[in-house]
Amino acid sequence: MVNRKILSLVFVRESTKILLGFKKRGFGQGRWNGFGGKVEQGETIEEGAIRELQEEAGVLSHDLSKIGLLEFEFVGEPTILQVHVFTTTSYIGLPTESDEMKPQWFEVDRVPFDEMWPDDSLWFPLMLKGAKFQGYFLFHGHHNILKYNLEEVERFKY
Ligand SMILES: CNc1ncnc2c1ncn2[C@@H]1O[C@H](COP(=O)(O)OP(=O)(O)OP(=O)(O)O)[C@@H](O)[C@H]1O
Repeated sequence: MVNRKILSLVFVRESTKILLGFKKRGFGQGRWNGFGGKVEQGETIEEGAIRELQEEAGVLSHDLSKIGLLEFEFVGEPTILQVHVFTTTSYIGLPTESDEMKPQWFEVDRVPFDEMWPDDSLWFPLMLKGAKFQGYFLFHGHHNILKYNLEEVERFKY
């Protein structure tokens, strides 16, 4: 039986910069990524995204835009991760290190893809040009993408 885990992923943008966090523990440890995590019972996906951004980066935004829907399957694992990607340019608070993440601003042409999930280098260009996108990635372990598809969309299927 396949089951789906719903996760959020939030990127804060400011002119030519993007805020990433270095994951200090847990899933994706040792990699730069946006802020996010599991959606909890009783909250919408967007509420989960707002909460995780606040918990992990110390930044509060009520103005998220949904820009991506990504599904990840790992060979031999029954759970598909369904990641809802959001961006925002309006927020309050200064990015602050948490137990889980160390935030840092990067110029958009200096994103450290070799220290990120390998799928990121595929869909970041779509995000950075302002497109909406949808994709599926099949991983072997946490380093190899065996196959994927990725497309720009006008709207999401959910
Ligand atoms: C496989 N390719 C991937 N590429 C890019 N990003 C990925 C990803 N797979 C997961 N992600 C993101 O990684 C975070 C994990 O979050 P994760 O630590 O599991 O969640 P949460 O903070 O709720 O967990 P704990 O409370 O510590 O258990 C979460 O933002 C999720 O969207």
